[in-house]
Amino acid sequence: MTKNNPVKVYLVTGFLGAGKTTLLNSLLQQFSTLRNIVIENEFGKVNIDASLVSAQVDDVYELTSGCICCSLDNDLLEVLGNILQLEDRPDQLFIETTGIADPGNIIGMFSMPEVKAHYQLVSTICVVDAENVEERLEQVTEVGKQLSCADVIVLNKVKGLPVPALLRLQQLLEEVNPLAFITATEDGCVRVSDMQPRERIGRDQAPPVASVKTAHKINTVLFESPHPFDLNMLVFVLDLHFNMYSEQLYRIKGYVAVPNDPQKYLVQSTGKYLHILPVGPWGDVTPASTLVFIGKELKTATIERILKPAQKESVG
Ligand SMILES: Nc1nc2c(ncn2[C@@H]2O[C@H](COP(=O)(O)OP(=O)(O)OP(=O)(O)O)[C@@H](O)[C@H]2O)c(=O)[nH]1
Repeated sequence: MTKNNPVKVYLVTGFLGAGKTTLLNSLLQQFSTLRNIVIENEFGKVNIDASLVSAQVDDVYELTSGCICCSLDNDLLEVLGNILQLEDRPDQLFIETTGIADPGNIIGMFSMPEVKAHYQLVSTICVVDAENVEERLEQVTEVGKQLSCADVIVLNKVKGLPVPALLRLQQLLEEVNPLAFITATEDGCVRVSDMQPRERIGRDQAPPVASVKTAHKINTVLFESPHPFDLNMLVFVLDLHFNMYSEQLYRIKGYVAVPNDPQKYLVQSTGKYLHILPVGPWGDVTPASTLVFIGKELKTATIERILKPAQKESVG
């Protein structure tokens, strides 16, 4: 690839044994004409997964010193820097996290200007095991975070699952993350075209479920308002509350209007990093701010209270 093109990044998350490496191999086979690099993060000194990654990959970097969502700023940044020094830069980078990683920090890192200049995070894919996802969601906080942060959820190991059970699981996953595209599969066999994020916020799309509570305490709150936002204040209140309630608030995504500005601003947060970017004019649509919050036992009234200081009276 040319030195100027950003490297496309796919982040593969999911609980232990869900089928991350299996899915990765399926994707790598489909991308065999491109130059692909894999970063495998695994606990322990010996990285078993690295040896299981398909031969179709150009290089595998192994990170075994800990979970990159925790030691991230050092280890992962160093590897990302090393990749840029390669004579033949890759077209694509696949990162497989450990089964208990909280992907929010890793996703946020790709919005840092120095990283974003060279890497484009295309999609965050969360693989779940149909046999135990419900239990894991109940028992392991990180599974809820992995699902909440995903652009695509792959419900793996569905062979033999009765159709009603499959439909129920799909509905459960949709309730946990109404922003994600969900696909069911066996042996991680997915189509590359299904691994791209889809726009699911907006009036022409199916709206996210408003304040739905699953049996697993993770819920979605949909905030809609005709009023625009003061961006500085919005950054302040969201940063403050994400820091204060990091164990409860997993993800924010949506669009806001700004007074006297024809641009639509995309708001995204998956943990440590919040980013707000202009993404073009509203066009014919009347500006209206729409934000989706995913987390544990979120309350609509609390979200409204948090956002109130950042709201302006009317669209300028
Ligand atoms: N029956 C069945 N087994 C599968 C499927 N997908 C993966 N497996 C098996 O499940 C086990 C775990 O798969 P991996 O792809 O290694 O899962 P992983 O998420 O990378 O695992 P960790 O790296 O340990 O977290 C392996 O034995 C796979 O062969 C599937 O769809 N059906």
